[in-house]
Order: sequence, then structure tokens, then C-alpha cells
Amino acid sequence: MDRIGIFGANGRMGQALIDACAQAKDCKLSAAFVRIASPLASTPIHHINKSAPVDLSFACESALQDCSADVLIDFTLPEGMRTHLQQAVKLNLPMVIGTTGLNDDDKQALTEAAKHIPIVFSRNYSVGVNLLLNLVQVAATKLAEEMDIEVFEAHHRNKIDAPSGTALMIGEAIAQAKGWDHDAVARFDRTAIHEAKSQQEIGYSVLRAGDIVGEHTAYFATMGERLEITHKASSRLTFAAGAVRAAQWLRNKPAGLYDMQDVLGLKELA
Ligand SMILES: NC(=O)C1=CN([C@@H]2O[C@H](COP(=O)(O)OP(=O)(O)OC[C@H]3O[C@@H](n4cnc5c(N)ncnc54)[C@H](OP(=O)(O)O)[C@@H]3O)[C@@H](O)[C@H]2O)C=CC1
Ligand SMILES: O=C(O)C1=N[C@H](C(=O)O)C[C@H](O)C1
Repeated sequence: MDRIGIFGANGRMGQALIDACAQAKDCKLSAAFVRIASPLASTPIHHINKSAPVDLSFACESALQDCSADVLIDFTLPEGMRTHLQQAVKLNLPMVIGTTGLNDDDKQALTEAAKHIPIVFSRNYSVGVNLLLNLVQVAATKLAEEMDIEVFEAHHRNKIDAPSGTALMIGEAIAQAKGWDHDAVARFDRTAIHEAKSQQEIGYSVLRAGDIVGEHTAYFATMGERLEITHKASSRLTFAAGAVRAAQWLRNKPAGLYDMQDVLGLKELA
């Protein structure tokens, strides 16, 4: 039985993770953390989420060292993730991280922490998106050289980072397949560029509206034809179930930085 501790337990993904723990086999939610000073601390989780164990209350993050979790899951914000990472290293607990919008320092902190504990980090825990990463690499290498490449993403109005972590992951996968330096070819804003699109360019566009869970399309277009590879998530439970699967996969893994493609065995297909 894997005992799971969740950070940001009151958030959208936190709540979906509580549902996913209840649905997974051989898995038990053992701690649901909220920020220090959160008014929710000590409130029975069952009051707001009926899939939570009846005897479990939200716990303040300061109680982390007393929790009985075997693995910790973080879908919060970069600042929170950094703190949680330090705590996990101190307690020698494996981590699953889904937080997006990380900067270079945050990524460096992940790499350092992974020298001490096993970590799965993915900007998308759905099976479909991880398979899409393989498909865009095939498209990038097999289609004609003179393809225009664009990545589009759409999310709910409350998402604060842009482009999404998944959009960047798709662009990075395409750049890798092309042998390009992603940062050199990524184009996030064309408003000041008064020239035609270059062939060595990955353009990004973003939509924020309503309650869209998460949609991504990679476009490969040339004269006379256009290939669009799209993924649409319709429930956060998809991401949450993937993260719980990753948490269970981490059992007995050595320290290291893994991703969802490792969990799903998709690297062998690439
Ligand atoms: N990898 C993937 O598959 C997916 C990744 N995500 C990513 O997960 C993250 C969370 O998304 P979502 O659940 O929609 O966001 P929410 O805003 O709904 O939830 C964020 C949670 O993080 C907590 N939090 C924020 N800052 C801190 C901090 N400094 N210390 C501790 N806790 C903190 C919030 O607490 P409080 O309420 O007190 O502010 C809240 O519980 C985002 O980065 C998103 O992009 C989302 C879906 C899928
Ligand atoms: O914030 C979200 O909601 C999501 N974030 C992730 C991202 O930034 O790619 C994954 C998913 O698309 C939902």
C-alpha cells in the first residue's frame, strides 16, 4: 500500500489528486497539506471532498515531519515547489512534481534534489500528451524540411503561467528532433517582428478562457497541406491519475530525475 501526501491539497489539482488516490488500487491518502496559516488546517477534508477518507483533516505544511507518507505530490506554484522539494530531501521522501512555470533556478533545484531522492517531474501527466510527444517527433523528422511549426494551447481563465508547461514540452520535443536549440527558435511574440516567418522557428500562441481543462495542438504546415496533432483533456482526473501512477511507480526507485515517459515506458518507442 502506497501512502501518499499531497501539497496544495485545496487547489484544483489537489482536489483531483484526492479523488485519484481514492480510485487507485493499493493506494491511501495519508496527508493533505495546506499552506501554513491556511484557515482550512484541521478541517475534515470530507467536508469539501466526499472521496477523502472520513477520518483525515487538512494538515498544515509545518506538520510534514510527523506525516506517515511514503511519497509526496506537488502541484502548487514554483515558490511552493522549491520549499516542498527541500523538505522532501530532508525527510528522504520521493516526490512527484507537476508544477509548471519553473525558471532556470527552479529547474536547477530539481536537478540537485534528484541527486538525493527519486523525483518524477512532468509538465503533463496524461497518457495522451506523453504519446503526442513521440508523435510530434515523428512528424518533425519525417515531414518535408520546409514545414512551418506552431504550438497552440488553451486553458481555463485561472491559469497564470503561459505558454503552458505542456506547450513548451511539445516545442522542446520538436526542437530536439530537428536538432535545434529550442530557446533560439522559440517565438512567443511576433508583434515587434515585421518579417515573414522563418523556417527555423517554433511559434507559440495562447488562449485563456472559461473552464477549459487543457488543449494543445502542434501544427506542421506547408503549401498545400497542414497536419495538426491535438490533445484535449476534459477532466483534471486524467492528470491526477497519472501523477498517482507515477507516485506508485517511484516505490524502490533510486535517486534520480524521471519523467512521465519513463513511467509509461514510452522512451523505448521513440
Ligand atoms: N503536470 C500536469 O499534468 C499539470 C500541472 N498543473 C500545474 O499544477 C499547478 C497547480 O495548478 P492548479 O491546481 O490548477 O492551481 P490552484 O491555484 O488551484 O492550486 C494551487 C495550490 O497550490 C498552493 N500554493 C500556492 N503557492 C504555494 C506556496 N508558496 N506554498 C504552498 N502552497 C502553495 C495553493 O494554496 P492556496 O490556495 O492557499 O493559495 C493551492 O492549494 C500549476 O502550476 C499548473 O500548471 C496543472 C494540471 C496538470
Ligand atoms: O494549469 C493547468 O490547468 C495545466 N497545466 C499544465 C501545463 O501548464 O501544461 C498541464 C495541463 O495542460 C493543465
